[in-house]
Amino acid sequence: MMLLEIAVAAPIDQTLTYRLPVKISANPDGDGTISLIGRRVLVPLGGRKVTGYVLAEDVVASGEFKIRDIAEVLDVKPVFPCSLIALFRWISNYYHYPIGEVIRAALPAGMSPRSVRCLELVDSAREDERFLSLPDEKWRITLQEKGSLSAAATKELLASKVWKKTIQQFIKLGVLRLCESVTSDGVKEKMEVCYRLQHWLPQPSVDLPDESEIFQHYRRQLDAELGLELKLSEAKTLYYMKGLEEKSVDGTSPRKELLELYAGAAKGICDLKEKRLVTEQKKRVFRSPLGERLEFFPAPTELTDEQNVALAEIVPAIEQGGYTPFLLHGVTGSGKTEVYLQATAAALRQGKSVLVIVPEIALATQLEAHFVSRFGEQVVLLHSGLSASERFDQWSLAMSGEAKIVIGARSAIFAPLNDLGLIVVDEEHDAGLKQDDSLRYNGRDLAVVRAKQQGIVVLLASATPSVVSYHNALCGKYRLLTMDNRVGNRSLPKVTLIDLRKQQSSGKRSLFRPQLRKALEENFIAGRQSVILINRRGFSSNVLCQECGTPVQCRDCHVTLTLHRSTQQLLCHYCGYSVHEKTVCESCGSMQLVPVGFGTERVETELQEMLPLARVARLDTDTAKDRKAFLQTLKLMRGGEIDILVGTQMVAKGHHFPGVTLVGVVWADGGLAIPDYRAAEKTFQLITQVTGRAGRGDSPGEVYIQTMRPEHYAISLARTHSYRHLVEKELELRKNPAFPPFVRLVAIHIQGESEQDVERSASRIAAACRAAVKEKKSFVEILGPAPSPIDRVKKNYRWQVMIKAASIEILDALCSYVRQNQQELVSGRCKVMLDKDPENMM
Ligand SMILES: Nc1ncnc2c1ncn2[C@@H]1O[C@H](COP(=O)(O)OP(=O)(O)OP(=O)(O)O)[C@@H](O)[C@H]1O
Ligand SMILES: [Zn+2]
Repeated sequence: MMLLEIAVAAPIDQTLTYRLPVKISANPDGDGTISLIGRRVLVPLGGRKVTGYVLAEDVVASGEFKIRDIAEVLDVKPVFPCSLIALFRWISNYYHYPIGEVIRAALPAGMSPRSVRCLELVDSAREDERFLSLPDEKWRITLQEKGSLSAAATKELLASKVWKKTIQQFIKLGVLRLCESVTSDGVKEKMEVCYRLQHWLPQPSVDLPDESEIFQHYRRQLDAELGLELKLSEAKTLYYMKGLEEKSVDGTSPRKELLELYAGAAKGICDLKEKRLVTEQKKRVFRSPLGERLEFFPAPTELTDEQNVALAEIVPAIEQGGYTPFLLHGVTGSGKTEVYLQATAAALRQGKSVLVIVPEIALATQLEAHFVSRFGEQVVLLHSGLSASERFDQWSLAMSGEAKIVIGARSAIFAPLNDLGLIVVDEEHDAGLKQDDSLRYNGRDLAVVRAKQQGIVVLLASATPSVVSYHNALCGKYRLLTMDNRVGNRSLPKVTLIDLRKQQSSGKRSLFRPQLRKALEENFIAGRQSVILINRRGFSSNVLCQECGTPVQCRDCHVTLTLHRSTQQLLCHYCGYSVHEKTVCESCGSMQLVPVGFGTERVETELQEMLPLARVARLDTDTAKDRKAFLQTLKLMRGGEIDILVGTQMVAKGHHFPGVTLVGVVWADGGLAIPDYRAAEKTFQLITQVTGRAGRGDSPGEVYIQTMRPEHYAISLARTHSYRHLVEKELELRKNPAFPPFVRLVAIHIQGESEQDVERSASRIAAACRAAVKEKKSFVEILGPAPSPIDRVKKNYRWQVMIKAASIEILDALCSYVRQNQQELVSGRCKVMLDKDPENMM
C-alpha cells in the first residue's frame, strides 16, 4: 500500500499523507509504469472531499496522524512536471502561502482534463421494478433510454433535496452507479491545408512588361529546364507557390492564401497533385487574436557588435548548462529581441525548451510574431486572454514537449516545460510582473528561482533595469551585459524639457505648451507619427463642487471619482463604482460640479481640436478592455494609420513603432508625489521608456517633456539618458533611510469593514512584531501601524504595518509568527495579507 505526499487545495500550510488503496488503480489504462506524481486526486479532508496534488510517492508516515485513503485519481496523466514541485515548495515558504493554494494558482483556472461524475443505469438492472416504478421524471426517462446522465444533470440531481436520498439508495442496491470520467474541453488546435513543392523549381523572371507574359514565360522556362509540359493554370499556380514558399518559415503555401492570389489554383493544384509535383498536408495555424496571420519578421542579415558580444557570453552558458543569471541592460531599440531569439536558438540546439516572460499581453503578442517567424510551430502563447479550452491546449502542448517555446505573462512562469534550458524575462523592471492579489509573487524573481533550481540560464532584460536588479549585477550576483547603442547607428532621441512653472503667455490655456504644440503640428504636416504620454486615464482626475469645494468621492472607497466623458460617468478606479456625471454634491447638495485636472480623454479631445484632420487614437485601460480593439490600435499604429497615439504607460512599453518621430509627455512629475520609495526610479523608467518609442525607424526622434520639476534628478537624468547615474543616485539615497536593495521589505495589510477592528488588529500586530524583535541584533525596523495611503476600498478599511529587515530570516520569522498567532492578533472579521517585496505601496 503506497503512501503519498499530497498538497490539498485548501488553506493548510503543510502537505498531508494519504494512502493509495488497493482498490484504486493509479493507471486505469493498465500501464503500470506511470507515476502518480503531478496528478490530481480527490481526498477526504474533514467531512468533505477536496482536490489534492500528488507531490511524492512512497513516503514514510510520521505515525502522528491517522492516514486516510484517497478517494479517486482524477488525472490519467500528470498535469505538471516533477521539476515544478521544488518551485511550488519554495513559493509556499517564501510568500507564506499554503502549498495547495500555490499549485491551484499555478494551474490555469478551469483547466482540463478534469474529472466529472455521471450517473449510469447498470445494464443488468434495466428491468429493475423498483427503478421502473419511480415517477416519470426527466432524469429517470433519460437514464432508461440512454443509460446515463450528463455530468451537469448528475450534479444537479445529487444536489437535489428531493432525489438525493433515493439516488443513493439505488446506488447501494447496485441499480445505479456513479462513473468518473476525465474530459477535456473539446477545443482543438486550428488546422489549415498547405501545399508543398516536391521539385526544385527555377526562379521565375519578373521583369517582363505584363503579367500574362510572365506566366507564359515561366511555363516555357519550366518546360525547357525541367521538361515539364504544363498547362498555363499549372504554371501560374507554381509561380504563386514559389512566391509564398519564400515568405513561409517551413516552405509551404497555405491553400487559403494561394486561392486569394489566384482563384484558378484550385484546379491547378489538383492537376499538379496528380503529377506528383505538389503534396498536400495539414498544418497547425497560429493566428493572432485578431484572427489574422501573424506578421512575418525576417532574421537580420548580421548582428550588431554589441549583440555579438552579449551572445558570446550567453550562448556558451546555455551550452554548458548550469545556473547562470544575466542582466541585459540594452537601451531602447538596441535589439534585445534579437538576443532573445539567438539565445533561444542555442537552447533549442541543445534539445532544450525556452520560457519567455513579459509584463504585458500586448508585448507577448509582439514577441510571439518574432518567435513564430523564427521558430514556427514550436511556439505557444499562454496568457489570461485565452479561453479555458485554448489555455488547456497550450498548456498540454507545453507539457507534452510538442511546444518548445512558451511566451506569456507572469503566470507563464509556471509553464509545464520539462526540459528547460533558458528563461527570458523581458522588461524585467516592470511592475506588471508582480501579482498584486492572492498569491503575491513576482514573475521575475520566480524566473531566477526556477533557473537556479533547474540549473539553467536566466536572462533578465530591460532598457531600464530595476535598481535592485542592477545592484545585484554590480555585486556579481548577476552577470551584466550592456548594449549602449541602438541598432543601425540610430541615435537616442534629443530630449527637451519644458518648464510648466513658467506662466503661459497669452491666449487660450492649453495642456500643450507652444513648443510641444508646434512640434506636434509640424510632425503631423510632415506625415509623421507622434506619441503623447499622460499617465492618468479619464477626462479629469477630480470633480469638485463649485460651491463648497468638496470633491466627489466613491461610496465605498476613500478615492475621488474620475470623470469619463465618453461614458458620461464619474468612475472609481479602485472598485468600478460609478455615478452619472450630472450628480449632486454630497455635502451641500449643489449641482455645480467642475472638473479639475486632466487625463487621457481630455488630452485626446484637445489634440483633436488642435489638429482636426489628424487621426488620433487613445490607449489606456478603458480602451484596452476590448482586447481586439486594443490589438487593432497597436496594429494601426504600426501600419502608420494613426497620426497621434495618446495613452497611459501602456504606450511607453516596448512597442516598436518605426514611424514615430515625436514623443510628448504632458506632465512628467505626477508620479513623483506618490508615497513610494521607488517614485523617482519609476518616473525615470517611464520617461526613458516612452522616450525610447521615438526615432526607431529611419528618421531621428525628438522628445518634449513638460514638467513642474525640471531640476529633479529623475527627470534631468532621463533627459540625458543617464541610467547609470540614476542607479548611483538611488543607491546612495537608499542607504539612509534604508530601502531595498539594502534591506528587505514585507507589507502586512489588514483589512475589514469595521474601522475599529482593523485599527486594533494592526496595532496588535505591530506591537507583537516589536516585542518579537527586541532582542534581535541585526537591523530590523517596524513601521506603523498606519492607514494605507488609500485607506478604504470596496467598503473595507485598510491599514498596514511595514517591516524592514537586513536579513530575510528575520522577516520570515516575523511573517510566520503573525500567521501562527493570527487568531489572537486579529479581531473580528479582519483579513491579514502578507506582501513580500511589495510593489504597490498604496
Ligand atoms: N542585428 C540587427 N540588424 C538589423 N536590425 C536589427 C538587428 N537587431 C534588431 N534589429 C531591429 O531593430 C529594431 C529594434 O529592436 P528591438 O525591438 O529588439 O529593440 P529593444 O532593444 O527590444 O528595444 P525596447 O527596449 O524599446 O523594447 C527591430 O525592428 C529589430 O528587428
Ligand atoms: Zn470605489
